[in-house]
Amino acid sequence: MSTSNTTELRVGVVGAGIMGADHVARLTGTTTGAHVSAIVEPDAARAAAAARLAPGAKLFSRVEDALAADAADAVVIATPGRFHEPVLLPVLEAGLPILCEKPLTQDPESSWRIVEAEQKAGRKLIQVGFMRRFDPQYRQLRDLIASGRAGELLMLHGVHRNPSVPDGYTQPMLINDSVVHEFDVVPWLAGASITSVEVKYAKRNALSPAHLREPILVLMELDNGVLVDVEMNVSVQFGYQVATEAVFQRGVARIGQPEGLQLWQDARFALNEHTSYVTRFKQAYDIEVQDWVDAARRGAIAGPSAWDGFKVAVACAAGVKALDTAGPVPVELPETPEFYAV
Ligand SMILES: NC(=O)C1=CN([C@@H]2O[C@H](COP(=O)(O)OP(=O)(O)OC[C@H]3O[C@@H](n4cnc5c(N)ncnc54)[C@H](O)[C@@H]3O)[C@@H](O)[C@H]2O)C=CC1
Ligand SMILES: O=C1[C@@H](O)[C@H](O)[C@@H](O)[C@H](O)[C@H]1O
Repeated sequence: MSTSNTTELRVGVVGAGIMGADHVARLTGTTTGAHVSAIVEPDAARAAAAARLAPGAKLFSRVEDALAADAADAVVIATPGRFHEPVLLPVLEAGLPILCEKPLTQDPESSWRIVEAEQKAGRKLIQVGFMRRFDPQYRQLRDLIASGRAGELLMLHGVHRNPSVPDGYTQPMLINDSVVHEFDVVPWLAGASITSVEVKYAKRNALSPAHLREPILVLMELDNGVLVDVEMNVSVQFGYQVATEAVFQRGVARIGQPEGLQLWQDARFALNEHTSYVTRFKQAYDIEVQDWVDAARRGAIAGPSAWDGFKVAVACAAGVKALDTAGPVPVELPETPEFYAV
């Protein structure tokens, strides 16, 4: 890495689709202490569009070529999940800090290979893009839970609603692509581990793509006795909603409620609703990327680690099994390696 505290971090962004292009714009326009020096994107039109957002960035179609050209000090990975492992491995080998969009990888076996490779590299280089941990409302709720001000946490009720999903979104993706966020943020909020996952099917939404059976209700048991339910619903049409209600001994707290402009007009009262994660979690992504840049410049990470990513991959495997199983599926984790214990 050729950066010091006074020089900017040169960031290579791998994958310039929805999230990659959004991160390129953020790193160029919002983040301080960093700039986009390289864009790795095999699709020429997407590469050119991203390059217009980051003048001066060099274009590559393979991550190996960007590494060989020493075009970056740190890397953001925003390829589809199935390409995370083949991109992570050479970047780890080059010893560069990484912000890897969720999931770390798509199954526990490949996530385990990544944690092994990171331990071989000798220091924590990977931060996984579970951005909810950076959302101010989630942080407030976590502080409230930890403070005990409303008494002990008893239950969490979550909703995770998408207006629709793209072609190619499959039944296991309800878990691997969407509930994956809850598998990270719930243990982080509650200070506890998931011990089992169960899936219940609601009445099917006739507006869902023909191959999907949803909405589903995902039930999680935590090792501190807290029970969690999440409505995962990807065909709601009207907007994007991610909300949680926390039930305590002496109170109830809610995050993720509609906010912003209130409008009374034509005998109606209205509040705008989000239609995409890009706006709902904009502030979270901004903070996530800034914290990652700041940490990378000091040789550290500032958020969910590769081990967190591995734990989520184990929960996802249980969740996918639960899609076809009656009753709870256990989530069994190996002991945390010393390397990740602190
Ligand atoms: N944190 C969050 O809220 C969200 C995270 N994501 C995650 O972000 C990642 C990207 O998702 P999207 O932007 O929706 O995907 P996308 O399909 O819009 O873009 C992915 C891009 O990666 C490129 N690509 C594929 N293989 C590549 C390789 N080997 N090297 C370089 N580029 C490659 C593709 O050509 C494409 O342009 C995924 O891991 C996804 O799960 C997606 C949506 C929201
Ligand atoms: O990560 C995300 C998408 O990939 C996923 O498809 C959505 O369900 C999530 O809400 C979003 O945050």
